[in-house]
Amino acid sequence: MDKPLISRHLVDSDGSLAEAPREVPKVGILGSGDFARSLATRLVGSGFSVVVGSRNPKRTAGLFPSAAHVTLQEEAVGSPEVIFVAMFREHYSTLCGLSDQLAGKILVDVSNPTQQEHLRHHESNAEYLASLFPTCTVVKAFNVISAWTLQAGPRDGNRQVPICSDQPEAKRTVLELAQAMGFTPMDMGSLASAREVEAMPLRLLPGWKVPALLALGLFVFFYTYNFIRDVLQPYLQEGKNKFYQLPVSVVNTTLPCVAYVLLSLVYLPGVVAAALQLHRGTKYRRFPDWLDHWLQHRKQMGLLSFFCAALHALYSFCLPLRRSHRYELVNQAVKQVLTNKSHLWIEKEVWRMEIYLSLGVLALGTLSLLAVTSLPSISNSLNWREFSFVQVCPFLIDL
Ligand SMILES: NC(=O)C1=CN([C@@H]2O[C@H](COP(=O)(O)OP(=O)(O)OC[C@H]3O[C@@H](n4cnc5c(N)ncnc54)[C@H](OP(=O)(O)O)[C@@H]3O)[C@@H](O)[C@H]2O)C=CC1
Ligand SMILES: [Cu+2]
Repeated sequence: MDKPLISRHLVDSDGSLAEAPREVPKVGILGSGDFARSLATRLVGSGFSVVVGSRNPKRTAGLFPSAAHVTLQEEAVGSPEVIFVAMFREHYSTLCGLSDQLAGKILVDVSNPTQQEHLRHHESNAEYLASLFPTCTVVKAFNVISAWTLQAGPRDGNRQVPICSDQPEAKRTVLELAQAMGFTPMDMGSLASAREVEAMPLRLLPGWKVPALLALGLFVFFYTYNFIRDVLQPYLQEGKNKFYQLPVSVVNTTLPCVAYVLLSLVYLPGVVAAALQLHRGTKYRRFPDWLDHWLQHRKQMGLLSFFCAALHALYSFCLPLRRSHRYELVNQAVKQVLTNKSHLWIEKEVWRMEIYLSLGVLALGTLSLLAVTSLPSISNSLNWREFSFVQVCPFLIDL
């Protein structure tokens, strides 16, 4: 996305292009890290002119879209009215030399404290920045958006951006900026709310209530069904006592049912959304609230589905540990001796178990690798890198 998608041209009534009366708004970014790069890409793509201030512009320029101007910090802060501070809190004080050039400008604080930092500092990062630059207006925004989401573009599930500032005019400017970038700004009031806004990405379990209740409801439903089918019916019809199956067998039959239904509920809203867009003939209209909520809960449902599938795998590996299983084995062995036929070696079952085990070990290995590599990014952003592997794992495990 090197070139602006929305150029600042207007279409005249006769269809010809006319120059916009306003010039392209200029936005500054201090810092050249992951966040700064993604932000620059997004801003350029949304039609803004971007100037990036780096301590070492020669080294970092190649990492930015060609339309962005990468230069020294002191040169970058000259012309733009809005400047994003894409740096960590501990480096804010290194900007104090720029105080004079920054006077009167809007500084956007995007920083995300870690849990420890959040507990250690009583004032928010944004308020700290404001105390360092009393002549600037500080606005807290975009901290809940990961670099990845910025680059890939907002999705329906995670486009909300909480924004707060003590200066309504500056806040409105940033609200409009967020909107122009395709996000849904959320006014959180004065800068005193910044601490609350900074705590948002630290809440690891937002929006889990509905998916958890749904999973529980599905579990109860399928458990009851399997109980009636596998335990109650044989008891009533043939007088067989299979109540010992309640804690393990019935649970193990129930888990994959829940996993599959949840998994289908992860994919279904995408299909519904696509159908709706086709029906409307545009993708630039808001989805109805129910669909938006559903789309927002996909990650949680995917993780719960994965959890059920993993539990199912674990239960399945433990099945041979049961006393009832040993009894059946001995029973079969005795029968085999008595009839002198080999019943126990069932080629299909043997192969099935071998493949089960090898896939299980593979899935576990891959998972631990992914967990180790994604943990650092999880801790720094609310919208974790999309866990699409989570949606594939139940398939792997239940093959
Ligand atoms: N990465 C993400 O997904 C998200 C990040 N954020 C926030 O954005 C901010 C930047 O994060 P991110 O881009 O990931 O971090 P990086 O470490 O990738 O980038 C930090 C940048 O700060 C600049 N910097 C300026 N002064 C110093 C200094 N004295 N020492 C070190 N670096 C300095 C550097 O640019 P240069 O060398 O060019 O001066 C560096 O590239 C953080 O506050 C973070 O919490 C918020 C949401 C998500
Ligand atoms: Cu299974």
